[in-house]
Amino acid sequence: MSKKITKICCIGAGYVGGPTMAVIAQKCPDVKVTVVDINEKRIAAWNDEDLGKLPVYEPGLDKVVEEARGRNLFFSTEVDKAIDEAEMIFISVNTPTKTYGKGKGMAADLKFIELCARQIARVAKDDKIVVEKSTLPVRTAQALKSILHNTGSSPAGKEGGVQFDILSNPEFLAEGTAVEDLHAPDRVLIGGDNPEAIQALVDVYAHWVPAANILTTNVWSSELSKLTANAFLAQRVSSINALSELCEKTGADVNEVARAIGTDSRIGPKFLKASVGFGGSCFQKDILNLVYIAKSYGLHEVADYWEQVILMNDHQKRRFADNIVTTLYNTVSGKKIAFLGWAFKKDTNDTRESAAIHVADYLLNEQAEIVVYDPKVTEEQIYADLDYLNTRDEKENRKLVTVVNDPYKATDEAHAIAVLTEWDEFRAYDWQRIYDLMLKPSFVFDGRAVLDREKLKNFGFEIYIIGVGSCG
Ligand SMILES: NC(=O)c1ccc[n+]([C@@H]2O[C@H](COP(=O)([O-])OP(=O)(O)OC[C@H]3O[C@@H](n4cnc5c(N)ncnc54)[C@H](O)[C@@H]3O)[C@@H](O)[C@H]2O)c1
Ligand SMILES: O=c1ccn([C@@H]2O[C@H](COP(=O)(O)OP(=O)(O)O[C@H]3O[C@H](CO)[C@@H](O)[C@H](O)[C@H]3O)[C@@H](O)[C@H]2O)c(=O)[nH]1
Repeated sequence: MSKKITKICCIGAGYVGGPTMAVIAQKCPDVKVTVVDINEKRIAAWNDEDLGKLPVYEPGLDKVVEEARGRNLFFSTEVDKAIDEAEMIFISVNTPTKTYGKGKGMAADLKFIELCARQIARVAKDDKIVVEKSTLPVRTAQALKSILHNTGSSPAGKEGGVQFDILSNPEFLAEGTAVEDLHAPDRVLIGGDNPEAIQALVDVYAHWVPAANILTTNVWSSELSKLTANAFLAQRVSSINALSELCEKTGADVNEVARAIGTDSRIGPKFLKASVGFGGSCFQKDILNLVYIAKSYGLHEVADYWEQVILMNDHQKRRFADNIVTTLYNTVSGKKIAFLGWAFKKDTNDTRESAAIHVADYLLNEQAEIVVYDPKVTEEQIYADLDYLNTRDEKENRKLVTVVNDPYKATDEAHAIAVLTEWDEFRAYDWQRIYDLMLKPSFVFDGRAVLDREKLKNFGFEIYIIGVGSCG
């Protein structure tokens, strides 16, 4: 018989912790779910009466939070209290790429994970199931076990010591479709070595996920499967992007090629959309981590194979920006370029590793003036993204980049438009009006292949579409 879980705590109220726990609380009204974070502003936003102010924008999330918050879903900064109360603790903190020391630029930085483990060990007075929800390098559970079992007020080895079971339960949700993905996951993956602990977590998900979709494995397979899934997905994007360049040279259309190969049931149609490059907080970080792990085992060919996915992505962002400069008569100095979109994909306000940031940086180095419009990303975030690169000082970024809340303002007197995110609304704009507002010739560089080429050409635009080409 597995233990029935009645109280869950989740450390980390970010893009994963917030939506994941909101859905667990929605589907398991008999379980009290407390999501804790050290970021007071974030917790305050999760508790905001105005559901439009939740810190994570995801379609449908407001409804889920409205249903469960205050009933059995709580957001709090009282981390110790929530750990103490809970039988099951999810760790859903950030695991960014290391920016210092050994493994800099490649390995995952596990300092936040370790801090959580030490805090759990210090606070726990009774047995706990600790669940790795963050994406972690394979064999992290070993490190967690060692910290949990050797520190704290009643170490596990000692008489009366607290027992910790560690499970790996990676999250596969994609941003923009988080609620949909959580409601009907392709699979839930649970890795562990104690069948009772595994069953306790299976029982939580079984409230709404069919048994056939809940996979259980050993803990190492589970940890490695998460990195592998992201590597495979990103590889598909880099593969189609590599071919997008060949399409542009040969007169083929990458969208037609994608359709033609995607109808082969062995290949499948998903993740074959050519773009200005993949972004998001996960793909690059997780592949770099995989490369680092392979290298650390001396598997250099394996490491090189996966690293190529990142190199191709960097190339795609660079060549998109470079094409803008070349087309605008080899200089964008003092020219106004309107950016439509800043988020790394549509239907999210997340900008981490967005291709837009890198394209902007390239063009700013060429002294372009950029005006950004994104339906969900704030001005504060856009400047923070550029400042983080440290390419130029903050004053310069604010001088060269303007953020507006109206697409027509962004395109007014622009030399060119660059489409960096595939927001649906871009298609529905009054493109005749935009054409009239812009300087002539009016260039459009569509990095997401969302616009209607023939329609825009008829208005008079000079148009380039990724994987299709044109524009001189
Ligand atoms: N974003 C995604 O779509 C996604 C999907 C699947 C998996 N993941 C993985 O999930 C993990 C979390 O990602 P995220 O996007 O939610 O990150 P995030 O940065 O949005 O959220 C992490 C939160 O953890 C908090 N935190 C850090 N240390 C803490 C501590 N000691 N105590 C309390 N709170 C602490 C931070 O303040 C932050 O709010 C990462 O490992 C990521 O790779 C992310
Ligand atoms: O055909 C495609 C598909 C995606 N992308 C781009 O790839 C990036 C990532 O997209 P997506 O995977 O949809 O979003 P994420 O939220 O980053 O989700 C990925 O990363 C998460 C974090 O690990 C995983 O949980 C998800 O399963 C995995 O899809 C975005 O910039 C997309 O625009 C393309 O360019 N072409």
